[in-house]
Amino acid sequence: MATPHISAAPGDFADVVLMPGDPLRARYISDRFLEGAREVTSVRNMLGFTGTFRGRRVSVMGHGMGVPSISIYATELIKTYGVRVLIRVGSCGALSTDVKVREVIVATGAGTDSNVNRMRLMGHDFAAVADFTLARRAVEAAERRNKPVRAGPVFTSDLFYHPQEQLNATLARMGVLAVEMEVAGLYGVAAESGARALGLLTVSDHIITGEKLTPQERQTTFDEMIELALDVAHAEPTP
Ligand SMILES: O=P(O)(O)O[C@H]1O[C@H](CO)[C@@H](O)[C@H]1O
Ligand SMILES: O=c1cc[nH]c(=O)[nH]1
Repeated sequence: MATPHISAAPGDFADVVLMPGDPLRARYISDRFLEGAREVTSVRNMLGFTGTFRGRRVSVMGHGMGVPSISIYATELIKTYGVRVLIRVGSCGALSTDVKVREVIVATGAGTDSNVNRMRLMGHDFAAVADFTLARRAVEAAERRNKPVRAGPVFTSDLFYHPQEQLNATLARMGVLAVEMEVAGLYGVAAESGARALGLLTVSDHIITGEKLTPQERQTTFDEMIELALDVAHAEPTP
């Protein structure tokens, strides 16, 4: 029952999957945070693993870069492997001077220049929002850890190198916290498939100030976001 892009066997994936863009990050998360994990797919080197976290079965799989890539993997995970909860764990660029590098953002909603959600909704705008229970759980878990997160809207762009020079300033003025490349697509796939999704993002760089995390800071902050995502996964009732 493999799909064109995933070679796992039936039952290989847990009902909850953490998804970083980079498949090597998926391996890192599996090695560092999961117990008894094994690789379940490696088509195109888009690695996926399943193990347990504090006794709860959890999977982690890379999703690549951009809306088309995450849309393929999320759709196949949901429709073929019965995945019910997808948590993107990615990086983003901050748009406002209020938002600092190292912060973790709970993406409560995502605007986009991608057309995919309009394709799903007869040309109309779709409210690409996080699953409320997952988002609230993430905020509460962060508060319990005494590492508060920022919750709010992000912008999902098809272009990393964007030609519209006014776009970032306009987004910032409208309260959009950061730019990245997948969340709006993930929320659209989840909505059309009856699954639930959440985007957690570490601010890796600042679009306005040019500040960037050092590799060491990137690792530390990334680990904090993963621990948060695993708290959210762990609290999900098992099917
Ligand atoms: O770090 P990840 O999760 O890949 O996320 C961000 O990094 C990539 C661009 O460098 C895009 O995928 C963007 O969304
Ligand atoms: O998509 C992304 C990710 C990180 N930083 C950016 O500027 N864009």
